[in-house]
Amino acid sequence: MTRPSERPETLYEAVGGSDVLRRLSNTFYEAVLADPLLAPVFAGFTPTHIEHVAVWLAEIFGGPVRFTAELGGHQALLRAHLGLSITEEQRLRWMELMTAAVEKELPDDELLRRRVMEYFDWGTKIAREVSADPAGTDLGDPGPTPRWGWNGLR
Ligand code: HEM
Repeated sequence: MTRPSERPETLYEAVGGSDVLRRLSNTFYEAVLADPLLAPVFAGFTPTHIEHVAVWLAEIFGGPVRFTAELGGHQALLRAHLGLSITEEQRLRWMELMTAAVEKELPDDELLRRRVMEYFDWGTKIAREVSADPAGTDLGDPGPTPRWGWNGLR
């Protein structure tokens, strides 16, 4: 399947670019920090987190490759989750809060929202898997930052 007609080539363009991803990240973490199940996981939260997640999402969705160029790339992203021992209950709450943030901040395009949520489902499963290993675990070379498009993982 190719890109659906009358839509931009990348999900990055379709969501409306970096400003929209920053708003998405901001809305999401406001909810996370107010959530009794997730707030303790994010005890070490700093405001830069919001920007870093927006930069990661921009790259994943086919926008600027700044996370790789400036923030340590795929390996740094995985390493950030080591030792967190994320439970399935926490992962599902994360998804629930992200669904609400997507509904608030992203364009009203059902296919776009579905593709974005499919990425989050995939990504949170990996985050959970990695989080079972202790901090400092050598992850080897995870390869380049993945890309997620209209057909899922590219
Ligand atoms: C697709 C899913 C996910 C993405 C894209 C993502 C993205 C990120 C990024 C970019 C960072 C680094 C932030 C920075 O440099 O400040 C990070 C750190 C972190 N993530 Fe995630 N994450 C995901 C899933 C999860 C889940 C499911 C949880 C827990 C329920 C989680 C908990 C954390 C925590 C606690 C940190 C901070 C670790 C530290 O203290 O440095 N993440 N995440």
